[in-house]
Amino acid sequence: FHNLESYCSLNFSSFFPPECMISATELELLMQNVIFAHQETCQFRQENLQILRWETFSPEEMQNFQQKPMDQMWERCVCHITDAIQYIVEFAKRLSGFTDLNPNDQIVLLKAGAMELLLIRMSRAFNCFNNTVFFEGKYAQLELFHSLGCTDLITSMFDLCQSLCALNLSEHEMAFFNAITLLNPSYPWLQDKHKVDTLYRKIHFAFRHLLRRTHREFILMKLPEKEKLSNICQLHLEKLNIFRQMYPTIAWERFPPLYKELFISETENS
Ligand SMILES: N#Cc1cc2c(cc1C(F)(C(F)(F)F)C(F)(F)F)CC[C@H]1N(C(=O)[C@H]3CC[C@H](C(=O)O)CC3)CC[C@@]21S(=O)(=O)c1ccc(F)cc1
Repeated sequence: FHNLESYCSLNFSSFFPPECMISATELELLMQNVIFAHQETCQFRQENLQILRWETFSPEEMQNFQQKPMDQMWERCVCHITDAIQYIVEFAKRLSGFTDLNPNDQIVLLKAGAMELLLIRMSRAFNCFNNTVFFEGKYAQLELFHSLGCTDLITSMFDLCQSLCALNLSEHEMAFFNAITLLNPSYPWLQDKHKVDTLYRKIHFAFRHLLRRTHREFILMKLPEKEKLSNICQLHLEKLNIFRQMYPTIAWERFPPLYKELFISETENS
């Protein structure tokens, strides 16, 4: 009856133009693909983050971080963000259909979406009860990052994590939210927008199917809006530029190539 049920509860024609009709079996396979792509490419397992969630840094350890020079703290965080982004790239590559997209479009989607997916994944490593985030083995308060000199950016990241935690997203919902955030067909530089849009619609349809099955459709209206994520990403680029003006050679000499490729525009690279 499972197939029959999924046929009955799905009104294909209203949502799908012919080219992206999918069968109930294909729908199940697509759902599994998105969920496995997420589960296999998270840097930290949910259960380990849970076990450690009350392990916070001592005041001495906090002070030790706060007294690090700005460039040293930035360099450490940039290394963490670069590691985390490699997992995001792996997530994208495992999403069925992503590697079939135009190679240029794959880069455009990752350049635009990597930081957004990172912020969504960061909420998995966030303890909303004491406003701490997993960092270098324990959970850290916002103040620990003082020496980065971008407390407004970090505050908005923590606020985003709080709003995501309030939704109590399951790993499955997190997987789909990341997939639809990555496959955003409205990016201006896409060469084959239609192909991205078709894949986006299929995955969004599968997401709604999952939410319908679990009676969680309401979260669709409560997920953070696109501009909230992109505002934080914009602020990140501003803070990065300020840092680079203060330490012009660091970004060149000590930032990993992947970070530079994603966040430092080509014009400056030339
Ligand atoms: N350099 C850095 C930088 C690095 C990171 C973030 C932000 C910045 C900047 F916002 C900065 F520095 F200003 F705060 C920056 F630079 F981007 F602007 C947010 C995502 C974080 N992050 C994670 O939360 C991962 C995401 C994936 C997840 C998983 O897959 O399981 C594990 C946890 C990876 C990099 C990391 S971090 O851990 O260095 C970190 C840094 C500051 C902070 F307040 C909390 C965390």
